[in-house]
Order: sequence, then structure tokens, then C-alpha cells
Amino acid sequence: MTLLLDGKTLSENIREEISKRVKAITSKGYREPTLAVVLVGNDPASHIYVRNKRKACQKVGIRSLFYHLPENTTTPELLDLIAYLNSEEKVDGILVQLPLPEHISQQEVILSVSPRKDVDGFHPENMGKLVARIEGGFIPCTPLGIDLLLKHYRIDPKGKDVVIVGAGFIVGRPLALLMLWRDATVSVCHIHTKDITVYTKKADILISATGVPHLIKGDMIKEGAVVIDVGISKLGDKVVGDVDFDSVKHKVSAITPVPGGVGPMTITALLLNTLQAYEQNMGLKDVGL
Ligand SMILES: NC(=O)C1=CN([C@@H]2O[C@H](COP(=O)(O)OP(=O)(O)OC[C@H]3O[C@@H](n4cnc5c(N)ncnc54)[C@H](OP(=O)(O)O)[C@@H]3O)[C@@H](O)[C@H]2O)C=CC1
Ligand SMILES: Nc1nc(=O)c2c([nH]1)NC[C@@H]1CN(c3ccc(C(=O)N[C@@H](CCC(=O)O)C(=O)O)cc3)C=[N+]21
Repeated sequence: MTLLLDGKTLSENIREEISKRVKAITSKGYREPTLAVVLVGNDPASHIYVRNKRKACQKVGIRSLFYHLPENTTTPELLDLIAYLNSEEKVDGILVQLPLPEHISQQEVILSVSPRKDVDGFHPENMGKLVARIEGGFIPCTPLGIDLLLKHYRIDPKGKDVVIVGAGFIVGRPLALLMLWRDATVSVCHIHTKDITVYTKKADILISATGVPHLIKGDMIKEGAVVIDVGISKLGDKVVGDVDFDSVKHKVSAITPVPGGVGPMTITALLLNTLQAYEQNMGLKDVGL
């Protein structure tokens, strides 16, 4: 029997709890939590993601402000906007949708977001807190979402061989750190790995985050493994993950579907991080809320 790790339903349940918490706070007269979403250019996929994130905010009572800048925006112009959002008391979280156009310095942008508003967890101060396991920072949304999904299904990485395929900055790398903190033995594969199958076959928990459709096939995994598929690609008008679901599903003990697995959990983690930013910004814990 293969267990389907249903990120969609778990997300709905967690979002219900977030909504209740927001209502409980705002009913005491506090303002709404606020997330500023910044999108540069006209990438159609980014537009859809941003729309979904804003819809999710609205449903739980988080106000979202949308800043849509033209493709030819310069790095200094974008930094000016971020400086304004950093200084604006009523903005709790800032999300700059990636990827940015080629001519903009992603590094400068990531460094410019105030670490206290960095709900993506990309600023080195938050990444550093993840390395050092210092509380109060923001954990990047996809790793946090996967952690919540594993916890919900009582899949404990402790002592397990966790193999991550893909060493990207927003998923693979921070996820490796988080899995280390969960006491897993972690391997990270990437484009220069000689033979990823050597690793994938050993995995008790295999997590793929490359964006290469159908990279992971049934003969590459161990019987009974847990498979987490982070990849999102378009094949025609179908959304597919990194995992060849049909050849893998009979071999595994549990697997995330695409869509409906990690994606919704990423957005839920964004809402949780925004709530955390708001509570810290407003000092709510100090007033016993
Ligand atoms: N479901 C969700 O919530 C989310 C999904 N995504 C999706 O996850 C995927 C990865 O995103 P992201 O981390 O931003 O992408 P990146 O491009 O930053 O990282 C991809 C990683 O995969 C590696 N890689 C690429 N091809 C192979 C291969 N054939 N074998 C082994 N490793 C390979 C790359 O290696 P190298 O760098 O050396 O080239 C890199 O380390 C995308 O499909 C993205 O859409 C992303 C965020 C959230
Ligand atoms: N600053 C920044 N932060 C991000 O977190 C960030 C980003 N930039 N750039 C792009 C990636 C990608 N990403 C996804 C989030 C949700 C789904 C998602 O909800 N997917 C649904 C629907 C998939 C579909 O139908 O297209 C699902 O898997 O069920 C997918 C991908 C966040 N990212």
C-alpha cells in the first residue's frame, strides 16, 4: 500500500488554524498582518505563483500589497522600493519573486531585504541562523513545508539516509541543513554528481528538487522508500514533478503527488512565516498574545 502525502489537505487544515489565530489577534483591535509581494517583469509562471500566494493570504486574513515593476527596472530602483518597504512599519513581510530578470543583481536584492521581514528566509542572517540553529529566524518556505509534511505523517528523518537531488539555493541547500538538524544522514546530489543512482538507491527518504521532469524512475529507488517531489515543470499543458510517478508509485511506501504535494505546503509555510514576522514586529508575545 502506497501512502499519498496529501499536502493540499494538510495545507487547508493549517491555513484554517492560521486564519483563527489572525482573527483572534485582530479581534483585539490589532491591525492585520501584511505581506508585500514584489514582482519584476512579465514571466507568466511567476504571475500565476504570485496570484496564488496573494489569494492564499487573503483567505487567512493576511493583507497583501502587490508591487509590479516593469522588466527594465534597474537594481537601484528595486533596492529603493525594498528600502521603503523595510522602513514601512505596517509591512511585516517582504517577498521578492524569483527569478529576477538577468540584469538585476539577485545577490544585492537578497541582502537588501531586512532580515526581520525576510519571510523567504533567503537573507544570509536567516540562512546563518539555520546553520547555527538559532531560534527566531525564518526557514525558507519549501524546506519548512516539507518538514511540516513529514512531521504530520510521522515520518521521522532521524537516523535515516536522506538523499536530496538538486542543490539549489531556495530548496536543496537549506533543506539539507534542516534535515541535518532532524538527525538524518544527508547526501546532496547535483549536476556534477557522477551517478545519482548510487545515492538515490540508498535513500530511505528521497527528495528531488531539480526541475528535470521524470528524472527519478522506479529502478532508481529502494523498495519502501519515502519520495518527496519538489519539482514543477510543464509538459504540454500538464504540470509534472521530477519523479516518474507511474514507475515509482508501486515501489514506495509514501510519495507526494504533483500537483497537490509540496507546492501547497510551500505557500502554507509562507503564511506561517508572515504570521511569525507580524507577531515579532508587533511584539505580541510581550503582551501575552
Ligand atoms: N513545489 C514547490 O513548492 C517548489 C518547487 N520548485 C521547483 O523545484 C525545482 C528546483 O528549483 P530551484 O531549487 O529553484 O532550482 P535551481 O535551478 O536553483 O536548482 C536546481 C538544482 O538541480 C540540479 N540539477 C539540475 N539537473 C540535474 C540533474 N540532471 N541531475 C542532478 N541534479 C540536477 C542543479 O545542479 P547545478 O546547479 O549544478 O546545475 C541544481 O543544484 C524547479 O522545478 C522549481 O520550479 C521550487 C521552489 C518551490
Ligand atoms: N521569492 C520566491 N519565493 C518562493 O518560494 C518561490 C519563488 N520566489 N520563485 C518560484 C518558486 C516556486 N514556488 C512554488 C510555490 C508554490 C507552488 C504550488 O503551489 N504548486 C501547486 C500548483 C502547481 C501548478 O498547478 O502550477 C502544486 O504543486 O500543487 C509551486 C511552486 C515558490 N517559489
